Amino acid sequence: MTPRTALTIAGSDSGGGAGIQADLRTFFAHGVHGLVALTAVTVQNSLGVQGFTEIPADVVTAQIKAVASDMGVNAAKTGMLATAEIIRAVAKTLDEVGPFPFVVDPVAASMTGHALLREDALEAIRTELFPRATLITPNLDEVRLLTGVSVVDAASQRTAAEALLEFGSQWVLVKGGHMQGTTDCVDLLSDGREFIELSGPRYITENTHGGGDTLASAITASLAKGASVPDAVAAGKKFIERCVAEAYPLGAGVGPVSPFWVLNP
Ligand SMILES: Nc1ncnc2c1ncn2[C@@H]1O[C@H](COP(=O)(O)OP(=O)(O)O)[C@@H](O)[C@H]1O
Ligand SMILES: Cc1ncc(COP(=O)(O)OP(=O)(O)O)c(N)n1
Repeated sequence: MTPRTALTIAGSDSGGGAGIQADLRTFFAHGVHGLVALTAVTVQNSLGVQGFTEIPADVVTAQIKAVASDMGVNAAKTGMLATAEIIRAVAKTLDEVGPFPFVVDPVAASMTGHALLREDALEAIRTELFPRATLITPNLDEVRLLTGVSVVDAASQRTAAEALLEFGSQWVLVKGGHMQGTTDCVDLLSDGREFIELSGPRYITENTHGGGDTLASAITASLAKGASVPDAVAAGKKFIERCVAEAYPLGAGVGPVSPFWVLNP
């Protein structure tokens, strides 16, 4: 039987733990066929990002059109988008090939603090992509860059969700992985009417590389299979929890979260 398809519009991680590599293995783990529009090639390993080269915007557009016109897209997500020009091209192209559920992970920097976006690009994500998004999935650093809100507790997490929804997405997931001093990891999902706290144990590990990408692609895979946003996010949270619990060291720095548990569930 032909599987459902999910498209990732994102950068390559030479270390294999984040970016399109994380997305494709997560799609595979969900039984979904992964399609790719590559936006940038990063040079990175467990110690950080040494640099990146972006793909020309017209080539990003051509990749999306090629797979959408021939294979069909059941859901899509964005990760690293690199430049405002690529972001504008993605927005325009999705208008032409959509509609389908669309998840925006507003990747601004790696966890080691290296920029993955050129300077003017975050504003383009906010104005061009958020209004088109079914769901946006910022981490706490991205929340601060986008809204100025510092999330330190449940009340400020809710304030941040409300501020982010003003930019026009249908749903927002404010991820709580970087919240300080909590024994649980609580992500807050909202459409402005419902506020749903997704709580799970915080595992003690240094190895969380690729966590945001893995969560967003797990959600996208479930949306591609027809799940509602709350069901897709709840399933994604369970999936990433197990990936963090089984994360492994690789290299001298931060190791990747692990989807290998799906081979022995
Ligand atoms: N130590 C941890 N234990 C369990 N879950 C975690 C841990 N760190 C992050 N998560 C979960 O992983 C997902 C990614 O979160 P986060 O780290 O906030 O985003 P990002 O990887 O984009 O910085 C969220 O669902 C978060 O709750
Ligand atoms: C090519 C590429 N895309 C995205 C990221 C960031 O991934 P993320 O899941 O947020 O993981 P960390 O950077 O927090 O480990 C990346 N590093 N490279």
